[in-house]
Amino acid sequence: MNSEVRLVDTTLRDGSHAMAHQFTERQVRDTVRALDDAGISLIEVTHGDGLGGSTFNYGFSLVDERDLIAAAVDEATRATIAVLLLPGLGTVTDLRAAADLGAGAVRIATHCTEADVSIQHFGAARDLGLETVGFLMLSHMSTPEDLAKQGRIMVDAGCQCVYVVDSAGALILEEAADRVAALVAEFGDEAQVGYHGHQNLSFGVANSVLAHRAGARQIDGSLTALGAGAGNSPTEVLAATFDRLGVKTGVDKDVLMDAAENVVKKYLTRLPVMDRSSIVQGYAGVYSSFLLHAERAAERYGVPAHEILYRVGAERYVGGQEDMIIDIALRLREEQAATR
Ligand SMILES: C[C@H](O)CC(=O)C(=O)O
Ligand SMILES: [Mn+2]
Repeated sequence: MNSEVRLVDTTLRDGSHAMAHQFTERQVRDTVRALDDAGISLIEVTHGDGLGGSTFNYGFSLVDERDLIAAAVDEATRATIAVLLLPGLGTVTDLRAAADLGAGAVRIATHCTEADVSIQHFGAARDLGLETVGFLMLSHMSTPEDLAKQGRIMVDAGCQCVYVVDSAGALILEEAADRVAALVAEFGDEAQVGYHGHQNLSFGVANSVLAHRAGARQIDGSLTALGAGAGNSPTEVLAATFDRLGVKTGVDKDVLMDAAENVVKKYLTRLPVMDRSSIVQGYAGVYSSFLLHAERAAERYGVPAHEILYRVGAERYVGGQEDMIIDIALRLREEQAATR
């Protein structure tokens, strides 16, 4: 087992879902400064759904993400600023703009069976000299073997680290470790493997430890768990846990705990929790960022959010199908009316 791991922070990207994409420049600056002081080497800053995500379907940002990326680059003294890109939503033009603003890394995310849509973007990213990371989202929907084949497509396209992304917080212990191990076996020394967890069933940190033991070299977290659904593995807990296990992270856990308490907790509008809706997301395998969409539809059409999410899981919806959550809410309302 490797005695080191790189902790990557996504408070200012996955946390954007929990903040309904309303981050201010001040909040971004304060958070980047704190993470940078703690020694986090890669900080992700983008709309929750990546470059170009500020739309009617996904939710409009309060501040243009390019201004937030520029502010983050300006504030960081040691850390590299990463952006997220979902091919089809974000474009190569958006990527060039982010690189011009000083972003040094891109994390390119696809559904776990669709890595081929990322090939062009990895090529462009390498041409721009960016560090490259691939995200295989909703990894629970694929077997370890199939996931490894998809990861291979990303690596051959120029990806330097492929993540098992547990977008639904659905993976439990060896389900996460087996997926990481399959990617590690496929890549050997050609590329690293990473793990991105969500807390819907509370396994984010435990899965991260097992992912590291299975060979993952990069692990994601968010301060105070700020992220979609019940949030991400808390960065400050990951730092303390790996420290206790004798695994070097190069970060200062106490500075991170201070950042969680005195920076993020001071501005967050919603502390992610394992409530009925987010537990259903983990149980039924639902994309974590659907939570606020389901809650809004529930409010508007008078049906329970967790019932919507159970249906979304049964229909196996994937990222990009946010508008179809409304169809489900309407159907549930009709069914309710028919039984009255
Ligand atoms: C766009 C998604 O929020 C990416 C991610 O963090 C996940 O799938 O989980
Ligand atoms: Mn996520």
